[in-house]
Amino acid sequence: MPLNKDAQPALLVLADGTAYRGWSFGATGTTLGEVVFNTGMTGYQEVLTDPSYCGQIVTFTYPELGNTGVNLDDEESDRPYVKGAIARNICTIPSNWRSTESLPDYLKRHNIIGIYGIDTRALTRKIRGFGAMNGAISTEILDEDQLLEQVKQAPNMNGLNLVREVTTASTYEWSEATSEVWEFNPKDGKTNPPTYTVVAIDFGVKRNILRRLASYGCRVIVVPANTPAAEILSHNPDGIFLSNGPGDPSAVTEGVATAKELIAAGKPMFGICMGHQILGLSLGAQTYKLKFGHRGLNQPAGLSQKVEITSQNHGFAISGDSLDPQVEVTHLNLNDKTIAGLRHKELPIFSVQYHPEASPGPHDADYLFENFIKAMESARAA
Ligand SMILES: NC(=O)CC[C@H](N)C(=O)O
Repeated sequence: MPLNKDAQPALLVLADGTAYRGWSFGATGTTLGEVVFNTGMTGYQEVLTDPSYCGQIVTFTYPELGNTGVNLDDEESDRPYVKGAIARNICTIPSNWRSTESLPDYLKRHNIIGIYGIDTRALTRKIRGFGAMNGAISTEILDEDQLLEQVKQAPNMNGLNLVREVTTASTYEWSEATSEVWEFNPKDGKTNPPTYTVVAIDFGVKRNILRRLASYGCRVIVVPANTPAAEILSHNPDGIFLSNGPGDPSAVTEGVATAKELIAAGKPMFGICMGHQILGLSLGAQTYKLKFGHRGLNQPAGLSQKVEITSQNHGFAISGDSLDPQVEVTHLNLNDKTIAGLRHKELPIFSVQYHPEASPGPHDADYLFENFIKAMESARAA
């Protein structure tokens, strides 16, 4: 029996024809996307609102979603960007002092379809075995063959530029730092007025990245992804930040071209996830699609001796074969030895495939923001 009063029978079909039946939560209708899985035990609201998940239907392996409801502070952007949510079970009566709404009501309000009652362990094993594939959730097409026909209409993630769907329409300034109650590193900059000007190129930026930059004493100017290099440099930034974002990085040709021009300007540059891939591409590397990607909060990254436990969410990676000799690998994902961090040997440019801003996830890698500040400090002194 369904838990929520407005649940409807729902069907999930994958591109290989596998079908799973459950109940709906949130909106009803039909939705298509790439089905991926996230293994985090917390942070469903941050995942749902991370623009990097645009175009994807996310399977949550944590067995029950919605226990702490949703709240205004945990939004990583202006709305949820996932194409759908898949859960083993849901909670309809949240219990948390910060909660302002239940997860099913929130998803319904934002017109996002969820399905629960699914054997998410079997589904995850399926995706691990075959790789991430397209799928559909529907409450209106309950015939498996008919829904499979719809799945064939879903775009292929390979070669897909989704940045245009999520980037800011116009330039804005961000000044909000991590709030005092949540600040875990009290020795952060918190200089007022801010010490450094950073231009952040928005490929689908998460708010907590902007907060961490502000906490470290940066005045952040967020610009649309297609902003020309000359306009970015006209803000006279101390450093340039390249954000996370959805889709295939190799399709974001305008971003790669801009990054190339910015590299030539010699300013400190820092990239996270999509930003890391775009920096890599602009330094001559190539990217490729991983079988099922890394999405979770306990991905180990490092080279030797020191390991960081990191928050990750990506389906593409930089290929080691194609790296410019000027660039060195600073981190590997220690589960599968894929490249997780890069640094230019001569220029103040570095990037990571993971999420040092957490939200959700561990804070092991927060020092990278400090490294960016140090790079800007040295560039000013020079
Ligand atoms: N979080 C991100 O920035 C993801 C980058 C890219 N869309 C990928 O899937 O690899």
